[in-house]
Amino acid sequence: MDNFLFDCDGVLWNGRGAIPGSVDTIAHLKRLGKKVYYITNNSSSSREDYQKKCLKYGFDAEVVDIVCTAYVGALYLHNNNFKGKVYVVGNPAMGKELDKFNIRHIGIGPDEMVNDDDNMNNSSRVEEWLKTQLDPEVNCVFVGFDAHINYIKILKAASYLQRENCLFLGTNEDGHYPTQDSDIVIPGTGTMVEAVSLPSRKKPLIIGKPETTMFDTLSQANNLDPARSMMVGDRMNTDIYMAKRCNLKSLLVLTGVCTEQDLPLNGVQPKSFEAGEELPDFYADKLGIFGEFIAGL
Ligand SMILES: O=C(O)COP(=O)(O)O
Ligand SMILES: [Mg+2]
Repeated sequence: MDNFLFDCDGVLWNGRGAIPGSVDTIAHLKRLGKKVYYITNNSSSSREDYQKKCLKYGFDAEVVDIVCTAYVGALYLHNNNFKGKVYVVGNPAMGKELDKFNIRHIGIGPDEMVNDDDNMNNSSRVEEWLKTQLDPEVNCVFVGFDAHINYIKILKAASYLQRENCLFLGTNEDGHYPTQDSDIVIPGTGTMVEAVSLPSRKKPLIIGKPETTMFDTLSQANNLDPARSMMVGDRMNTDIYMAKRCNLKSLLVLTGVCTEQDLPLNGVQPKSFEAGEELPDFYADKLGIFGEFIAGL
């Protein structure tokens, strides 16, 4: 293998910092002259912010080695000569990437109903909702991770999507973030995308894994040979599924979303298969143990 593409959340880091063994593994691969790339569905940071995060955790990374959905989504619109205005259900990183391509956008940040209080009955609420002001120029809805997601944002996004030729982009459909040693579930961006898709009755173009766009972006920029490239991920229905679609070798690590119970080992059927899961070529408990093993591939 010449090229190693690393997923980030659940492989290199989690909510508590770098995952033990991951920094050593990347350093080991680099010492051996291997190419290392970072490919994340997480839309809450720009490429530059991810580079800062990598360096802070001890991963040697250049901006050009990183693809993230906020960047690739903006790149997609730029490459398709998008003209118009984007309604973003997302976060400031998506705005930063759109700004780089001079693509106009609205919607980032909190948004509340103008007149809303809990003793309004539903018919008076509907009257208020029907007064919602929409921007006449919007012809694209771009949905990513949005901690301010609420009813009015979903209403506006679904309304814009009724317009003829209004584009619907979603960064990714991951359902939840990896929180292995916690009883808290952190809803993933799939939550926001589905919340808009359902009332709008439209299906989004997904930028992130398992779609091949992010690999294609890296591959074109770095002339990657899929036969000599390996994807390392923690989610079978995104990381591993994309690897299969791109004819990459794949390694699943069990430090994120997937655990051993998700694998059909010793003839035992997995506990819960999420839609679109693909089995990896290899799996490992975590990166650190297999630093030597991976380098030998
Ligand atoms: O943002 C997510 O849900 C997952 O991000 P990842 O692709 O780095 O694992
Ligand atoms: Mg992950």
